[in-house]
Amino acid sequence: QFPRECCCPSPTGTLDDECGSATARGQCVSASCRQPPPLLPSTHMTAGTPRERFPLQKGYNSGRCRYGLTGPNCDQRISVVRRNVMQMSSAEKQAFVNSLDQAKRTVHPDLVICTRRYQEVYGPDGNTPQFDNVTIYNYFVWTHYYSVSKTYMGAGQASFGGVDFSHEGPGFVTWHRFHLLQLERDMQVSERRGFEVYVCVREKRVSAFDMNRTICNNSETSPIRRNPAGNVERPMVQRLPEPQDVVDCLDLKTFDTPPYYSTSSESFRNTVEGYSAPQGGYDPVVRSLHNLAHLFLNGTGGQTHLSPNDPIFVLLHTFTDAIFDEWLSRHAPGEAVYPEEDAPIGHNRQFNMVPFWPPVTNAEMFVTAPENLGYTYEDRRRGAGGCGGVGVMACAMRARYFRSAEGLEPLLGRPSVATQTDRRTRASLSCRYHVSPPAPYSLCSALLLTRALFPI
Ligand SMILES: O=C(O)c1cc2cc(O)c(O)cc2[nH]1
Repeated sequence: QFPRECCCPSPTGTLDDECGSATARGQCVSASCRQPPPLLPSTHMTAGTPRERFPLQKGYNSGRCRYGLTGPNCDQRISVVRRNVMQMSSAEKQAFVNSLDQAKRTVHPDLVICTRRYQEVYGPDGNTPQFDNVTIYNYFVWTHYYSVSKTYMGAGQASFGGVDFSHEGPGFVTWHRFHLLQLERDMQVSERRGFEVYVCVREKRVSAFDMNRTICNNSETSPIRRNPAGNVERPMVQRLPEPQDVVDCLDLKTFDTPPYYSTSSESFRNTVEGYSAPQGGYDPVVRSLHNLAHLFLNGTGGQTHLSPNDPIFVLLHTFTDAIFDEWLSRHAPGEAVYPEEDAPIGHNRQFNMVPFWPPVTNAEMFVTAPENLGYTYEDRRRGAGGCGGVGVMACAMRARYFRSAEGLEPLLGRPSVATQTDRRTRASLSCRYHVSPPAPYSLCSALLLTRALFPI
């Protein structure tokens, strides 16, 4: 993704103040805002799509404060509460659903996405940047897609698929933490400032976003699919995690263990991600916690390149982030050490996450949220205990999320008659659970509310 303006914008919206240079807040790092910056020489990571260190080439948008801070000088602390949806009124839940819907229809104010590979990004004449608008929610989808997809290494070369930049490594929790923060902030900003809304997306608001194309063409026609508990070929993913699994994973003392991958054992990260048993032992056939919830959905939400299209993703990952934050508060400082360079590229402490703007490292997100990132979870704020020490939020989740399929109606919506019939009678259940009008996003209305209720 690239800033809509080729350099960074003015925080005050005035001319001659790019990056807030008038107040010494920042400055452009590219030679000129009007000229495309030179392409980097092709190296193993910069060929094709610029990945790992990509954001540094383009500069830093200092128009926004760091997370957790606000004000003209970015020196006022924010205190945002992520609500427990189970404790919200119908009107509050509807407000959340409406906000997501708005994000699905609102053009991203600051960013555009690149529609061509790196070498072709300035178009056939070298002067026509190949960028497209994207809506706020579709940008959220796109960044996840981009982070899991292979890196194009240049014409005639095999693409590099050895690393998933947001999964199967220490960066799993930190990457998704930033991913959510970014969506929240984009939603807050757009609500305050009011941006252009795409009518064509309004008509197709719950369909899946095809990352290759613009939002207003035929690509956004496929529906979101769910078939919860319906994968009969894989009985292990026909259930959801148990509340005790959350309790167990929080007991793991070490954040991550070599080889810092999906094969790590006794690793909190690999356990909450769901490649280990909840007690920490790696077993190749096991799927637990986060992974199990994805796979349980058995549809759009179960495929890494598509999953954020299903808005339930926001809720699942908010809960995962809450577990991560609980772990940090219990184990840091001490056991909580973010891996250095021995972790895979994109997952270690030094390098920027892929593919974010502005550049941010995983280590920057490896901090307790209330003190450093300006948000907390409703139940933690109240100091409520219970649920094996996981907190009230997890209590609510265990009632509604880590439970049997029968208890999931508020989370998953009411299955269609066809789905219920098919579940009893047929082995093949795919493509059955459509999120379709007239209730866009309503299927997620009964889980954890992620949208912050405070302005930035
Ligand atoms: O197979 C898994 O363990 C698995 C599937 C899946 C889908 C998804 O969207 C994720 O974010 C993770 C994930 N893991």
